Amino acid sequence: MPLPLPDTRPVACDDPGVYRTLLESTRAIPWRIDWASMRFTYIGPQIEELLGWTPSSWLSVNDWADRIHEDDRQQTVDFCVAQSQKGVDHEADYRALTRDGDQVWIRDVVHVVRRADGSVDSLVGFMFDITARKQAEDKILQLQRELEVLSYRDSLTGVANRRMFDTLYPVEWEKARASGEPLSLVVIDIDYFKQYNDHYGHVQGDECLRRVAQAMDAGASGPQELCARLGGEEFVLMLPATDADAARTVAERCRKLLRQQELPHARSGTGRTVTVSMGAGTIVPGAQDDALVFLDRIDRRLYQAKSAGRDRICDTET
Ligand SMILES: Nc1nc2c(ncn2[C@@H]2O[C@H](COP(=O)(O)OP(=O)(O)OP(=O)(O)O)[C@@H](O)[C@H]2O)c(=O)[nH]1
Repeated sequence: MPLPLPDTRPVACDDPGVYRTLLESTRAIPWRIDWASMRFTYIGPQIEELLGWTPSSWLSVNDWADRIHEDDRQQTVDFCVAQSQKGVDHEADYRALTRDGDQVWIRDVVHVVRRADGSVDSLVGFMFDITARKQAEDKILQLQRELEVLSYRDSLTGVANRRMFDTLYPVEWEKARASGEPLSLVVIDIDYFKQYNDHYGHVQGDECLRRVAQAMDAGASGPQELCARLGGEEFVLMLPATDADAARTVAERCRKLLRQQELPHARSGTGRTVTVSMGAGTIVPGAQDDALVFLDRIDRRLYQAKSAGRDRICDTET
């Protein structure tokens, strides 16, 4: 007959002191509120280390509410009261005020204790210090925002990139269609840039791209205007609520700003400095018009400007 094995299951502990020791040695801060009187009947002594307020200073729920950051207070109190009244367990994140004026992010996890008849007897819960987690989350959000901005910037020149143009062009197109206002595009290409690279080298070529981008960006600096690098040595200006005359003025301003830079180009076929060719056009989009067809038309005008001798703007079909 096999010998009976010893029973190693833990026995229930009937010493309340053990539970108290356990509760008061955790990093989470336990508390209890009597629902009828809205008064604290217990709060763990750890609260003093975290917030600086002694356990005996936590008398009623008003003490709790007063120690919530004012921007979080109303929402937190309203939410917790509503959930408690419904008898629903809940969690709330809020900034608690420390005694010396600092703030700590708290996650309060609340259990609603109900009597046999369903009425609320008390609330018990744990406060967790989640400051480090919140700071990490904030940092991640900030990095995400920075990344978002960077992902719409051309890393070489600092102006908007093709992705930004591709995102905003359909939006501006629809706005122009809805408002009946003219939308203008100017597509820009540096003249004899291959020869520039061949003569001055790629690093200098990159610097030239930056300087051209700066001039174009400065020339189209209105609040709604966008200068984007489409790729290679090609740029686009998107000019919402701009008619053909105003678009030509912007394009001429960009060329003037570039001329003022006097970037030497010993191998240019147009002169001794870097120049650009431009195709420009304006449209009030109708129901039948297509944004990509219009862009293509402006691109063809750019190549007309190239074949007509470069260093010029072409804004009509020839
Ligand atoms: N340095 C540099 N060069 C680039 C970059 N992207 C494209 N290019 C160069 O731009 C030149 C474009 O040459 P082409 O398309 O032949 O045009 P082009 O020499 O400007 O001649 P036209 O447009 O006809 O006046 C090529 O030599 C590419 O290598 C870049 O990011 N940096």
